[in-house]
Amino acid sequence: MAVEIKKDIFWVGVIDWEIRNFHGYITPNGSTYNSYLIKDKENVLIDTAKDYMFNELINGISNVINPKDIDYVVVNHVEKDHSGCVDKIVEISGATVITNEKGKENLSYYYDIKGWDFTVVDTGDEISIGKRTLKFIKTPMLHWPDNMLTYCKEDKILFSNDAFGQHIASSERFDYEIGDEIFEHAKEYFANILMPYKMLISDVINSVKKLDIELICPSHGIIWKEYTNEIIGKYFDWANNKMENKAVIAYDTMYNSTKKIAHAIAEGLIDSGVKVKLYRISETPMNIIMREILDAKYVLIGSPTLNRNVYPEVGKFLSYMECIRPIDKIGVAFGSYGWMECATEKIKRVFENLGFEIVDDECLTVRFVPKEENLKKCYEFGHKLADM
Ligand SMILES: Cc1cc2nc3c(=O)[nH]c(=O)nc-3n(C[C@H](O)[C@H](O)[C@H](O)COP(=O)(O)O)c2cc1C
Repeated sequence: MAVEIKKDIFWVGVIDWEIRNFHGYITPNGSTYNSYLIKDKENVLIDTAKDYMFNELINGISNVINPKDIDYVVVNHVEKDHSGCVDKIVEISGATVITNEKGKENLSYYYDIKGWDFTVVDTGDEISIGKRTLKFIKTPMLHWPDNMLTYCKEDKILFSNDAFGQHIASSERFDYEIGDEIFEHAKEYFANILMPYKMLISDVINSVKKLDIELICPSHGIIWKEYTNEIIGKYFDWANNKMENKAVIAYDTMYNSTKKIAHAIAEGLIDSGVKVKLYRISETPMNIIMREILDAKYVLIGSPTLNRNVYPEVGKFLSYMECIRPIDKIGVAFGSYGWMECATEKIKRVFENLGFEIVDDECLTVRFVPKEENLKKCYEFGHKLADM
């Protein structure tokens, strides 16, 4: 498929309708690997796709030019969802690979790059491709050391690779065709892919704000056209930890005692005006919970004690949250136990590692099944928490 997004500039990406797990990120809506083709004196392909979608990529390119006529292939990021077809493109066309120093180094771990032509670029470098000029901005560790952005000056297009992406497979190519719902997908993507590196994002956003932008073309999901300012603003807010008066309660349970505590605290918070999102961890993709944690003030994690530890699904979630590294949250650990409570200590250790402010209370650990009086105290704790 090829879609002309501006005169002589085409989306030639592929739609992966069926992918459901993207390195642990559950993708019920699938995803796309966006590749863009600029037809000019020199034909430039920007990013490719996963290797198993090579035929679809070649079909898209062939709708515009003969793939042999690609002069440059830009590798904005070496991860295989974008570089998976670079070797075959180089083989067919002999194209010169444009990437940065880290990109070249990392490509050498994936491919035998002997004989490949490279143009290695740094931030601020420009390459003329005929009527157009491409400018490059390195964005190291967003989210790999080799990430960069490519900006087409004349057409005011930012090819942003993973930045501003969303995991959604759709027949639509532009933001306005999907509507506001697209921001939730972008938020989930930010929370799970970029949050660990968010301290680096404000500088990038400031560089992006200096560019005159008509289109932001990410490597996953739809193209930003009508909502470019909004999504840049949201990235700025997310990177700067702008929070809502919101609590995320994520728990698991064997016999529903921890569930009762979770629901009692939730009611106390709700009655005090706090927005609550409550999830049973084993029933919810971790990426959804992280999406909500991104802009939440409170994070409450509940687990029964099982063999002197947390419930396994809770352990898995804690490990995930620890590496995604949300910051500046108020953390609450709770759970039911039988004879020696251990789960909440484990949860609090993770909160400590993340620098959360921990709020503790006797009511948060209940021996076996909570009684009415226990649940009343948990409800009141929700009120107290909301006043903090
Ligand atoms: C396999 C198993 C192991 C357990 N290990 C512990 C333990 O090490 N320490 C403890 O205090 N309680 C332990 N318990 C008791 C549970 O923590 C207790 O039943 C609790 O109320 C379960 O909460 P839930 O209803 O939210 O699952 C264990 C229970 C089971 C079934």
